Amino acid sequence: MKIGLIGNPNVGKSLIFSHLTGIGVEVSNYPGTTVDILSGVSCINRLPVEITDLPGIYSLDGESDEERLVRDLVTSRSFDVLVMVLDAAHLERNLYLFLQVLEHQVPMIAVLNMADEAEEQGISINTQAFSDICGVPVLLTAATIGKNLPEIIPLALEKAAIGHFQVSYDRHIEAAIRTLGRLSGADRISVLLALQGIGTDVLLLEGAATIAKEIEEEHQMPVSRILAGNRHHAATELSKQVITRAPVKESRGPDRWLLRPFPGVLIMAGVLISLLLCVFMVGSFFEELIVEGFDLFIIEPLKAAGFDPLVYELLFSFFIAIQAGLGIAFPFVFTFYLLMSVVEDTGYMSRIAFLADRIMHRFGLHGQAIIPMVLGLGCNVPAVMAIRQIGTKRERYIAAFLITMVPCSARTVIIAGIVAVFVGIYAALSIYLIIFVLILLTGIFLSRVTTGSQLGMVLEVPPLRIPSPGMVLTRAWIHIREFLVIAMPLLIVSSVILGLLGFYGILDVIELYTAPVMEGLLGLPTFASTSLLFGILRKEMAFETLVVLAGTANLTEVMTTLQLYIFALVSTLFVPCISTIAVLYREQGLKTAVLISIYTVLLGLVAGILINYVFRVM
Ligand SMILES: Nc1nc2c(ncn2[C@@H]2O[C@H](COP(=O)(O)OP(=O)(O)OP(=O)(O)O)[C@@H](O)[C@H]2O)c(=O)[nH]1
Ligand SMILES: [Mg+2]
Repeated sequence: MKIGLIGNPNVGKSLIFSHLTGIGVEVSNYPGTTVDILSGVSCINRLPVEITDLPGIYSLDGESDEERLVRDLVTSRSFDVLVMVLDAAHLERNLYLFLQVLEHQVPMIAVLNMADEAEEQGISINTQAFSDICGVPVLLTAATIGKNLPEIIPLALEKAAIGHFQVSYDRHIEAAIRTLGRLSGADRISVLLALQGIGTDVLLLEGAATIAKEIEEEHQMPVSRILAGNRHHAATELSKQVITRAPVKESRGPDRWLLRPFPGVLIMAGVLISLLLCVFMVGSFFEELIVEGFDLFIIEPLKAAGFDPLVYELLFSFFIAIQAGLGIAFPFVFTFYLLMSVVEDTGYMSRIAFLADRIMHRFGLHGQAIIPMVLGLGCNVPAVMAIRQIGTKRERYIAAFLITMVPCSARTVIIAGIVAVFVGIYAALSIYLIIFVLILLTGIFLSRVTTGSQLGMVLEVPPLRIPSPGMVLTRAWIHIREFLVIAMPLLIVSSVILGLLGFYGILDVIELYTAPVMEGLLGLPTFASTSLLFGILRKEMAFETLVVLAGTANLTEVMTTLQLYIFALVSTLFVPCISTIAVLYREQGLKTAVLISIYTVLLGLVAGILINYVFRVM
């Protein structure tokens, strides 16, 4: 038995999915969180039911990758039952997709989620009338408080039905459906898709193309626009029959301030800077505590114990990796994700995207890349994956460049751990400023030199919500767990390898060859080149291995503050990490991945050399 969770973006599908399957997935308060398909099995009356969380889409006949993917799954009858999740607080907007799903004639139920928000906004929905009109069972839920969730699967298994409501299209379209249906035996939905050039039946497609051309000449607009208009009309009519709205108080609350350029941009800058300061301060407090404890109880006794040199090297590499990971990176990673998770859950992230969009436009940049870029602050990997949602190839290309420059949490660890701790908080903020300016310049440059079309953007701003502690912790935990189970073991292994390479003198060779650039141009100690290389594995490892190579967590013993600053700047800009390169390759192709890697290496080196030159000379 297979069930698919389908619906618009940001309606709560993933949250419902994790409730039903017990699988922790990313749930956040902005559209486009889910880009990959995830399935889980839940047992109902000892019967295994496979549930699939689909990416949110606005339409079933669009051309974005998500839309195509979901459409293919639906038309190929991959699911026995569709559970369509709708946002009860914005039902009319969601009915468009609902009517399309109905047309596919798959057994389904409608889950009207966010009942709590609808109620708060004085919206009440007559579920009985809704169900009677459409012919499918309707259930009202509120996923955040668990309301009615246990009823979803039983309802889907026992009562799912093929709806009987039909959008009545323009008479030319209805005539085409009849004619083509008669000639080819195709059903209503196949004809509708064929009229838009979608499908596999060549004969039907040919016939449909001829008729579509006539219709388009008659109406002076593409068939898809005619269909969309008819569906919107039907959605509005349907919503009038099932929704009653209590008179609302006209006040959009804090959004009056948050979404205006003034004072919105100031508030945004304030929020982002306080976020960073908080990460710097809380992180370095714990960092100091853990690092000192480690030095006192493990590193010092180890140095004093008098082991055989090779054994000592191995033990030392092992423990210093743990110190670097748990002591240095972890406090920052933890604080960062916790705070970020709070900001996300309130819905403020989307407001940042909205504002940034307006600023970007002024610079001739396009705003569609904004959501992925904001996501990139956490990790570039999902951000690059989210590029898929962007409309045109040109925009995707530009976004790929810009996203890989966005300082992710790992780079924040480097900036916080090296610059904020040893150089100063303002110096740390200045690195963000430099990166920000470089991103803007790169964006302006790319938007001038790349050709191709630019799409308009519809940015949905979800409602502000009080973050729920459970959700914030779960999401932060998903990222932190990833750090502990993937990054830590990697760090320990790399550290031991480094120790051995150092012990047998191999590092000296690498450092010998990179010395002219490292020492000569960047003014850095030669061992920094090894750290930069390890930083490609995971960004924060640049910092952690620096500690390993320096042999102490107190980096000022071996480097000057200028060197630390340059190192942090170069390693943040220098090449995306290997995982980001891998998804860039998967999503954008080899050429773009290579180009971005080379570009960022050059950018990092040039920026570092400039800073070195300017400060040495002055
Ligand atoms: N108030 C309220 N918020 C909800 C409810 N269900 C989900 N949310 C919130 O809505 C936001 C979106 O939830 P997701 O589960 O990520 O939505 P999705 O449909 O998977 O979104 P995409 O992956 O972008 O398609 C999150 O902030 C949830 O906490 C609900 O019933 N009531
Ligand atoms: Mg989702």
